[in-house]
Amino acid sequence: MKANNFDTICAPATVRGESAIAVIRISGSETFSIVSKIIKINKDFSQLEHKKAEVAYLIDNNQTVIDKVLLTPFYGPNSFTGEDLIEISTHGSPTVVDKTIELLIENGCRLAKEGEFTKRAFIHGKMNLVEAESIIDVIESKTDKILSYATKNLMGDLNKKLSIYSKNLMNLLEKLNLAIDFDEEFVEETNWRKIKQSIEDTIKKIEKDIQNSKKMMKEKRGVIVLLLGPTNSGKSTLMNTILDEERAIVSEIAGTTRDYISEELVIKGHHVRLYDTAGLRENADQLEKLGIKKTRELIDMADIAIYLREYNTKLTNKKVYSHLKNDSSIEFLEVINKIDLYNKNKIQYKNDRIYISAKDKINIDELMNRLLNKIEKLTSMKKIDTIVLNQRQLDYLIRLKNSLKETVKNIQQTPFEELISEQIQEAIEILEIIQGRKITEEMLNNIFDRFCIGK
Ligand SMILES: Nc1nc2c(c(=O)[nH]1)N(C=O)[C@@H](CNc1ccc(C(=O)N[C@@H](CCC(=O)O)C(=O)O)cc1)CN2
Ligand SMILES: Nc1nc2c(ncn2[C@@H]2O[C@H](COP(=O)(O)OP(=O)(O)OP(=O)(O)O)[C@@H](O)[C@H]2O)c(=O)[nH]1
Ligand SMILES: [Mg+2]
Repeated sequence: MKANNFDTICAPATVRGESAIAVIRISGSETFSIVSKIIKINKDFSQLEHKKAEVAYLIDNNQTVIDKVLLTPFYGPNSFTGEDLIEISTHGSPTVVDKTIELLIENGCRLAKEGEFTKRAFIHGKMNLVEAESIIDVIESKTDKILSYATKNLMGDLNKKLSIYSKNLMNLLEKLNLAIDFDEEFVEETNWRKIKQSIEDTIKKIEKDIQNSKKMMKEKRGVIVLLLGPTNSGKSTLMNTILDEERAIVSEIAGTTRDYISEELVIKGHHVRLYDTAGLRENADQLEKLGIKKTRELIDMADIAIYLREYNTKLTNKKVYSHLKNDSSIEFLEVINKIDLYNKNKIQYKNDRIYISAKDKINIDELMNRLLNKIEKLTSMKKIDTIVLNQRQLDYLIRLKNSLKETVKNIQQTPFEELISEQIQEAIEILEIIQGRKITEEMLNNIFDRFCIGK
């Protein structure tokens, strides 16, 4: 690691805007000397107590007071980053915060990069990588459920789980290496059946982890729900009804929605991204065609499709309709709209369809219940478990599963101690990458780039 990677850094820790207070953090070896230049305090600056907040005055280069602040010193290694660190709580004024950052930089600080405080905490051994990554998940959690899983990981549960997998594999490795190192006379013959069984047990657990993780990643990103169907069927009206606000433009002109719009909402504790799309029709103009092309792209990433059409109309765009109905990766809801225009008793109801009026808000509760059932089907887990919550960890978990499956195959076909030992070693290394014990600078940067500045 180059020395300049440990410059003294500063950044606002709170969001920009008028508020009661704002917190600025400074971390690195020069923290105390830099902060002493912009602070007036009734005490000996070098004698400040660890973690004891003190009232102080922020001053500029002309000794003019900028703000009355609270200052909390942390002496390394007993700080969040493991370095000397000071937190300055100013009044929540963007002007004061900007001025303070400016002064800190003039006196030798550098503005922190994304996630740099947490990255330093990791590098200095204050937390492991899985814990560091879970901090992003805590910050970004949109629902209670995601927050509870993220917090579990922050508290170290995921790391414990991964360590158990690691330990099991290491036990096997030890046995195999004994057989390799000593003559057959001294050690028992390798019990391949037992080794295979043990790996298969681990694979089963990892497969469950992957399945659960995929569900929760859906929830984290927001379950993608599309409103699809022919032009003028009332998709934008339904979008507004669900959101309970006039978000999308509605008109009697077919082809009103050109580009899709999306909104995030929480439905009974589930994070959902709802998309209103350009209506599908054949004789669309140039601009509308672009919108329809985008609609098709959305279909590729959709979790749930609500196909909306008017009652008493023929099914158009049959291709899209049957694709949605038959694609097993998309949950499908067929909804018939504008029933307010018809006599209730004369409507011929079909079981697999939901009959609504988006405009007069008829049967919207039923639609929402059916939607909720679909969402729960996609995201529910049998029991509360510890799960991987980000794509990087999930990718490696899938690699781990594949690698172990390969090992099982080899045990069946070519059970040689050397070969199997090497493969188990490989699996252990994958776990080490997940846990950040074996990781390159570039991988680290990719991880911490996802943080915000000041975290
Ligand atoms: N004001 C403030 N609030 C915060 C944070 C922070 O950095 N500052 N945190 C930031 O994410 C979270 C809390 N996590 C923290 C974790 C460790 C330490 C810390 O200073 N640990 C030292 C000191 C221990 C001691 O002396 O008692 C250590 O572990 O050595 C601080 C906050 C959320 N709230
Ligand atoms: N009577 C009645 N009219 C409705 C209902 N829902 C929508 N409409 C009307 O149907 C017309 C089209 O509605 P939109 O919501 O713009 O339809 P859309 O599916 O978004 O249309 P495009 O964006 O062009 O694809 C408007 O005049 C709406 O007021 C309904 O439940 N009943
Ligand atoms: Mg529309």
